Amino acid sequence: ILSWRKKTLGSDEPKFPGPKQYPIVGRIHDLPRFSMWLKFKEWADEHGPIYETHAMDQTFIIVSDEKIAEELLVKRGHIYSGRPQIRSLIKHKDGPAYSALMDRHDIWKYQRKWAHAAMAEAYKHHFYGHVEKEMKRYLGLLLLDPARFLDYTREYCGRVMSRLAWDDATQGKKNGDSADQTLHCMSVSGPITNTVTPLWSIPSFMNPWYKYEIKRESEQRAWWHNNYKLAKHRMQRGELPNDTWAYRYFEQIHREGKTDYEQSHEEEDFASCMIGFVNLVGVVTISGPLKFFLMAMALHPEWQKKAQDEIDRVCGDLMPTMEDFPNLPTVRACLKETVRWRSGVPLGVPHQAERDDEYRGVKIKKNTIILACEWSLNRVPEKYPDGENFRPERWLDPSWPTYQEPLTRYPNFREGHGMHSFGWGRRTCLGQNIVDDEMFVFGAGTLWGFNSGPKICPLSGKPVPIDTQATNSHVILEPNDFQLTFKPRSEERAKHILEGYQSVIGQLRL
Ligand code: HEM
Repeated sequence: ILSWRKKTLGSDEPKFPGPKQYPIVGRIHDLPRFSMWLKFKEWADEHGPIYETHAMDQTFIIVSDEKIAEELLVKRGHIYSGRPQIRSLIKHKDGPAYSALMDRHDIWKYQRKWAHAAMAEAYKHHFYGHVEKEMKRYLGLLLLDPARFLDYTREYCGRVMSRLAWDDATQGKKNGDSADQTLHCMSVSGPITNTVTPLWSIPSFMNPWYKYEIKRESEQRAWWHNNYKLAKHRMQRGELPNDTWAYRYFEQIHREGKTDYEQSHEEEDFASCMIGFVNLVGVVTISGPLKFFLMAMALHPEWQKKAQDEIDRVCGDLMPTMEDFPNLPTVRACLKETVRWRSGVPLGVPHQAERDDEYRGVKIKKNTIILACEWSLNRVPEKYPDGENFRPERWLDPSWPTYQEPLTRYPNFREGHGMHSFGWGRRTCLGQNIVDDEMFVFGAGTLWGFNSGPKICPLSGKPVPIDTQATNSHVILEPNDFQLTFKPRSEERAKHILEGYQSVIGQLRL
């Protein structure tokens, strides 16, 4: 208490504004574990675009202004690009398992550079048509069993990533489940040890959270390693397709002199974690926004209709592909608006100060956590008027501040306004290219094939209500389950969907 008094009351050093702090706990007692971003937005409205708060002995600086975030996290990226310790994960700052959560050291640099190059190469070929093939499968399943649209949506994302990683789309579902468990463990809404951190000090032999995490992580790594070894055996037999990330890695070690691909266990573990993690992070990051997109379309029939008219004009009876991208701005606007309206990463991913610094006359200590709160950034009224509502026209109509020309190019997820959704500076997201392709093909494809709407309750005859803010509150989140109906837009369209499904089914691993 004395040290707290000295630190907070006794000091006359300039400080950022912020909510009143209490001894020891700071402000942890009234920070909700679920939808924490709402509280951060509330405090931003009260204390301004940069404010300070504490939880136990950790200092947080919460930023809700793009310019300030850029000044700190981009221009001073050499200071603010560390990652904080997530209490219930083990040694994630060292690696090699989770590159997004490592500190900035050689392992992180190597993995980031490698993943960036692999992603860029795949993007040049628009992911070799795998996104469209998986979409044809998805539409077929949606036609046959529409009630399971949420499962199929996540599986679509998992299958695309597993195909690209190891040529094994059958791992897609497991990929989604594994990502979900990992995200649970790293979120404030997850194990209580992430908030009541001293509980983590319970000796390991009687610490249930520690035991759980050891088991979860070792199972996940064994699964990644197994997929890696299976891919390697196929490489050795000349059967692994050259459009996989595993192939790219094996070819590289072959060039470096490992002509028979022999590696030590540690070397294999390193590579399998690197490929496994990129593969894993690409599942719920996309499936969350896609589920919200389906929700938004069902709740906004006027936008559903506008986008469908556009698709019919451009694509007729052919399922949309990436070639239609320039001609479908309304579809892209609905997707872009979904990610603004219901962020998949509403708190942003925390950055940590790697050394002491000073900003606007205020001292910022090493290890301070900086959060650029995406939920608040998406509601800055000057940039996003009527921010609480779903308004795709903000990307299509020149009278809105976020409009950009030409519409054959904007809006998209790789450039232009709203790129703060993908983070900052040296830690910026590596997935923007695949997000752009995968979300576009999905959005255009579902609208091309189906009319959707809220489920009608058979007893009351009224739409079953949807809570658009109910989520699992993970760092990267998905909405809680909700119900929709999907009807093929015509018999003819249903026939085309089935034909598309049949045309790819022989080429997919099921
Ligand atoms: C709409 C979908 C997505 C959103 C909104 C998103 C957002 C983010 C954000 C906010 C960060 C943290 C950046 C920072 O710390 O400043 C991040 C990091 C990252 N993202 Fe994404 N992401 C998405 C999809 C993906 C996909 C599909 C992949 C991979 C296939 C991916 C791979 C990564 C990686 C590897 C990092 C860690 C970068 C690092 O720490 O060096 N993301 N993403």
